[in-house]
Amino acid sequence: MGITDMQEAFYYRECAAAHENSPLGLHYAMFLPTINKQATPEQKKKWLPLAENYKMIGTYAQTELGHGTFIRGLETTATYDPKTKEFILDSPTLTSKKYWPGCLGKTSNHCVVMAQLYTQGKSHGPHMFMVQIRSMEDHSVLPGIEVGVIGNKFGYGTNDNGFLSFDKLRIPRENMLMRYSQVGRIPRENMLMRYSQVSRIPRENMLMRYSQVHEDGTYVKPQNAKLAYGSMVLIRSSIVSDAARGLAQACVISIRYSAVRRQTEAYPGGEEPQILDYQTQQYRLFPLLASAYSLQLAGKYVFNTYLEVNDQIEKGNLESMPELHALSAGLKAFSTYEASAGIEVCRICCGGHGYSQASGLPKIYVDVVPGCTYEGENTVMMLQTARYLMKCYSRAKQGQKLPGFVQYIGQNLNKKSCMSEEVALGCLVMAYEHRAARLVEAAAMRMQSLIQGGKKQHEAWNGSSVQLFWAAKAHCHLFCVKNFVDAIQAKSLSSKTVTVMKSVCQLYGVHGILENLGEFMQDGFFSGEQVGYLQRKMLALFENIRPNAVALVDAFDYPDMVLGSCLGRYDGQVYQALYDYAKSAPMNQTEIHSTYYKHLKPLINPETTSDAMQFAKL
Ligand SMILES: CC/C=C\C/C=C\C/C=C\C/C=C\C/C=C\CCCC(=O)SCCNC(=O)CCNC(=O)[C@H](O)C(C)(C)COP(=O)(O)OP(=O)(O)OC[C@H]1O[C@@H](n2cnc3c(N)ncnc32)[C@H](O)[C@@H]1OP(=O)(O)O
Ligand SMILES: Cc1cc2nc3c(=O)[nH]c(=O)nc-3n(C[C@H](O)[C@H](O)[C@H](O)COP(=O)(O)OP(=O)(O)OC[C@H]3O[C@@H](n4cnc5c(N)ncnc54)[C@H](O)[C@@H]3O)c2cc1C
Repeated sequence: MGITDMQEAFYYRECAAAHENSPLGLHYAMFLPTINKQATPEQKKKWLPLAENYKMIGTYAQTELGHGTFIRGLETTATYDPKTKEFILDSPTLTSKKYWPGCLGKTSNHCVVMAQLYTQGKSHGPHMFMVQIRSMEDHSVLPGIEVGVIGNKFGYGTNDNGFLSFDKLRIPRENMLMRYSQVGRIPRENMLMRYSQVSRIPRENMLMRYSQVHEDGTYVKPQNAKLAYGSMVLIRSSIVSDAARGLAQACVISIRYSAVRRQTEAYPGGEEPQILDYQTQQYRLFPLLASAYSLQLAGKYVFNTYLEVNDQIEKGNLESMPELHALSAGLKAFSTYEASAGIEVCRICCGGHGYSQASGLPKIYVDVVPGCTYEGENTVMMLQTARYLMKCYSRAKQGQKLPGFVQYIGQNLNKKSCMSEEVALGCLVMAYEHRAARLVEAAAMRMQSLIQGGKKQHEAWNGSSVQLFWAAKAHCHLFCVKNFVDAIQAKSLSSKTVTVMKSVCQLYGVHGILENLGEFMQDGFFSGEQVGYLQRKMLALFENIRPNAVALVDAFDYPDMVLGSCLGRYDGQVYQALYDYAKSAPMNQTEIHSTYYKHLKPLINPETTSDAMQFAKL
């Protein structure tokens, strides 16, 4: 393609083969970024040109049969042999076989492998290693390696997710990705090169980060063990926009179709209205349209935050790592939950045609929904965010100032909503802040009471994890609402655009409250009268958005080729497209299907069935 910018290349591929999940997807999304972020300058100089020119095609092999979430529980081992200055990779158990990595079964000839590092008889936890698995001559599997595909999945049919195991495979010491931690002496030129790369960090950081080691395999600790998790943070930060894209495309298809589809006479003898005029259709689709806009803004924010924080990390300043981890983990979970559920509602809103592959919706769904699992199972990710929120809560209670977006934590909860008939954006934000602050405090109180009752820390954690999940979800929801409101209020949009987008933003906030009313009303923050304001405002917003609904989805500007949908075509020629799709079905290429002769004819006309068929019946 010749496109150098990673994101532009991603969008090009999305246009060229939307939701096809390329067999090179992991090469681009994780193999290249891992070399970029986890390899030393020396290693990058050696591997990047090869990988960027497809002379190395790779994937990210971390998950095993027995472990995906708990990285520290991975069983693949990499044991350093100081005599030969090699690592010995081994899959000691059945459950240690790598299982799930995309593009692994048949496509990749290399992979970055996450394995437990052992040196001088001691384990140092999970580290990344570059491993060649197939010959560059004939793609045959190399000795000491077993690799293959894992078989049919729920979707992702074009991706050869695979399994991989090692039988005491030896790789050179230089194949451990050593940007942040090392085994064996660091060549002087690396030190200088790294110094020039991080020349702005104080000398003591250099020593702490790059202290000398002996060739006997003494291990150099990284500044933070979680630096090795960096590639996952990158993808989590990218998945938010990916989920938003899927939901937006589903909204385009279902709302355009709802403007074309007419069904049921509105009154006896009357004409059949567009189904988009049914209030129940608006109730299901318009909040999803609002959510698509909200998640797109959230995706931009979190990816830009990733770029900023990663820039700091590469200069040795790890201060914002915890906040980035909490934000990316929580928003990855929140966005994929919201988008997956929303795409399914869009499909159902299209009736029978929504169930056809011709709608394009099943393909979008099976492309987005695994995002609830991969790159960190959503519940686990939400609990990681909750872990950060608990720390923020205790700091707030000690009177410490909290960073940026978590300043709402620890606020005075003894207040009521300012909500009026107008439903001001500021009152919406206040409601979400109050709900999140209250749920964070409730989870913290729950943990405290369990510990005071004699439970150990891990027992109190598990005994509070439902409330911790609620708190994290409320935190992410607040982020999306506030980020949307800030964008509306900051944007220098034309007055007409602001009016329309303000209604969309208001609907996102109002609908979110009404769909989670218990959490907003549990402490009497809202009165019954104020809930009435919200219900009436929601119905009024449906009417307000209806005239611009098609324009709002057109604004996403997805070409028909990307949508791949007979229902969501820009020209609205749905029925002709469906009929053409049916006619082109492979089974329609012959008038009588070959199975008639073998299975139906003997039933229908046994007397005329040929002797062979009679014989077959015996
Ligand atoms: C430029 C972009 C170009 C292209 C990309 C474009 C689009 C991408 C869009 C879509 C995706 C497309 C293709 C990809 C398709 C599929 C990819 C799927 C690949 C995979 O699935 S790879 C495998 C993913 N696996 C996981 O994510 C495993 C999840 N588990 C974990 O992360 C960890 O086990 C854990 C965090 C759950 C627990 O880790 P731990 O046990 O080591 O830590 P603790 O719980 O004890 O916490 C200790 C401490 O550490 C902090 N912490 C944890 N993780 C991080 C982190 N990543 N960064 C910073 N800090 C971290 C934690 O907060 C704790 O801190 P505390 O202070 O002690 O509280
Ligand atoms: C389409 C697809 C592509 C993938 N691509 C790759 C890839 O390229 N490379 C790769 O390495 N991996 C890949 N994976 C694997 C993926 O990263 C893992 O499946 C994911 O990390 C979840 O881990 P798991 O499967 O072990 O689930 P588990 O962790 O076993 O989750 C099962 C259940 O246990 C719960 N649970 C687990 N731990 C906890 C906890 N501490 N607290 C509360 N509940 C918990 C979870 O919430 C979940 O409900 C892919 C997976 C899929 C589906």
